[in-house]
Amino acid sequence: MKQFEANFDGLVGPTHNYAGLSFGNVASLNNAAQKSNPKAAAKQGLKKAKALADLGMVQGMLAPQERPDIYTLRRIGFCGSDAQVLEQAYKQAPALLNACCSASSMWTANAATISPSADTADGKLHFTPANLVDKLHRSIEPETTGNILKAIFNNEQYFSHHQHLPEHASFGDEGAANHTRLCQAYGDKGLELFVYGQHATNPDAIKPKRFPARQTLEASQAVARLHGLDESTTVFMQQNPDVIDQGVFHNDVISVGNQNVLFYHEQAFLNTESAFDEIRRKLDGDIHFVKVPTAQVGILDAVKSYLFNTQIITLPSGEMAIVAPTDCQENPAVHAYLQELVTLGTPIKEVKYFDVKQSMQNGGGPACLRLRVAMNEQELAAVNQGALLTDELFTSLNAWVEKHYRDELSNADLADPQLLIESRTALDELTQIMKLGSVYRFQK
Ligand SMILES: N=C(N)NCCC[C@H](NC(=O)CCC(=O)O)C(=O)O
Repeated sequence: MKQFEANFDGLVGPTHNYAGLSFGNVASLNNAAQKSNPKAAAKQGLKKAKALADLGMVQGMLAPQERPDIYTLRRIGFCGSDAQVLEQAYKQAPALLNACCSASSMWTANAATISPSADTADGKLHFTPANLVDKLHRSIEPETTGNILKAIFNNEQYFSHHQHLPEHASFGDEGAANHTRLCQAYGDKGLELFVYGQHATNPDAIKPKRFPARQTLEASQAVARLHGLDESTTVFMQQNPDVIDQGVFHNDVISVGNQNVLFYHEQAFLNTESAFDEIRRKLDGDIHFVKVPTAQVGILDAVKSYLFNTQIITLPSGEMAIVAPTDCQENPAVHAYLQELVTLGTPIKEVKYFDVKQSMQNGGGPACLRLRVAMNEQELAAVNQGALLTDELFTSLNAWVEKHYRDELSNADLADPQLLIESRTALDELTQIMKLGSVYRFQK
């Protein structure tokens, strides 16, 4: 049976804006209060997704969330009509309004952790939405994320959906951004590598001093238990706290894997050698650890360019390509490294650049924008086909963006009641285009 890895990209929502909401994420803080362009952001994302589909990759889309989140604003005491709720929040607590307007669900690497059927005890594909408790604006995503995933992977014979982990800092979970699956062929039993930032229950354990470690070991272990993963093919590894303190807020900002390749920065992890030995022991067959030395690319350049927030994909020819943001081309050290990388004799033979600057300005590169789902043919056939990116869906989604999205959004615009109406109208139409049914609260 044919096996492959599909990418489900997050469609950028109509309220995409820069609000400086993510302490520890340098781009988010540096671009706070810039004007955004939601229309350009959505089109950039769609263009990248379509290019991968055109390369022969299986490509899906995940719908954005309903924002402004009027329900959360009401839950924290704002009342009256929807317009009054927005106005009061804007006047009394603008930071809370910003949190309830973020289009952050576009970064679907944080939507969930996924274990393919070859790895799990019951032979089903498992999904656990990430609780994203470290950031207020992201902590309001998991319920709708779960609804969207259930609407797309809607077949109990193949797919098992779990509730997100308890909403407490002990279980801080950032989904696939802190999880990599290594394997030989996609359909083989793989090794699931969880990279955490701190131990929640051991106050003496080493952790970052300046910025938060969003993922805990306890959360990673809980996800591994829920998914029925085998201890003999699971590895937990700690991220280097010093790099978290330099802006590496997720592991996918400093390493990325695909099949039997782990591309990583020299300073990415703690106790690298012992963890790599464990990986060698637990993964059948060869493994290529492709190390980027600090002497060639420093941490600041890696964070600025998002060299590691790239997607490594296996093309239908069997060769691997690296999908990088154009920011990597613009950074001399990183560009020089990438030119050399394809000559080093690793499985990575090609670099493809994409402009995703609207997302990059909030700290989201190509890899943040996608959720990977390794599947076989039968499982793919069981997926809601309305979510798969065909030529037709691409055309419809571009026309939908053109019709509903603004080309400029400032912080003050977030209180505009018309933006709420526009967003709901757009999302209602989107659920029809993608055949999702009623996944949003305003539709219930
Ligand atoms: N690395 C991965 N997988 N994802 C990137 C997520 C970026 C996101 N930025 C934001 O949420 C910024 C929102 C703002 O400031 O307006 C975050 O920090 O959670």
